[in-house]
Amino acid sequence: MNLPEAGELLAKEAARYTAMGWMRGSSGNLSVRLRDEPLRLAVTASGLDKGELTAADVVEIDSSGAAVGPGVPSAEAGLHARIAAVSGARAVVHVHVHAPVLAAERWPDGVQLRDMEMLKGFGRSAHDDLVTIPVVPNSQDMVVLGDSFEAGHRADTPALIVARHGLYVWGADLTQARHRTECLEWLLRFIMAV
Ligand SMILES: CSCCC(=O)C(=O)COP(=O)(O)O
Ligand SMILES: [Zn+2]
Repeated sequence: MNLPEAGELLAKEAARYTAMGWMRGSSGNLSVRLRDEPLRLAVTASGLDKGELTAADVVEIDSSGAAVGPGVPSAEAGLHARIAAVSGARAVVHVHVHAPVLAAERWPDGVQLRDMEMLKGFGRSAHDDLVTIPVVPNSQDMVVLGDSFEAGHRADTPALIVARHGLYVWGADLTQARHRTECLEWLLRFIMAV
């Protein structure tokens, strides 16, 4: 995939999340992998209304999250790059939804999910697994956040809650990452309600 193609996909996907109320204000950011060696991602540009992005509102970044082309990448580009490098993900989604942040307040050591059909949509079995979604403290330093993510990373759990901030979910492409995000948000809303 080249940068303009990635820009089209990211703008369309960001508009969809915004319509769901998951990218309020200028919150949230998305990335897709452009190249494996060396790692290159296309990430949404920083500070924009994510419901109004155009294909040009993306920035190519390297494995540290630094821009390798024009534009200002998301302030969280470094965490996208770290997640992609460690997990092998080809798409990373970051949304500011309420349920994960509330769940992290209640369970700061990790949010446990089990016996729920929707776990299948998150890539896990419905009844045999105990799934723990890692929670890490927020930081403005993406290396600190990346280290916290990597310390708790499990290949079968493609999500991370950043306390008092938001949710990261990843997958093989933007569609899989969105499906996982939608299912996980549903699960987290459920456990906060029961
Ligand atoms: C009001 S959102 C604060 C920044 C943030 O957490 C976010 O997700 C958006 O940052 P970006 O630099 O990607 O626009
Ligand atoms: Zn954020």
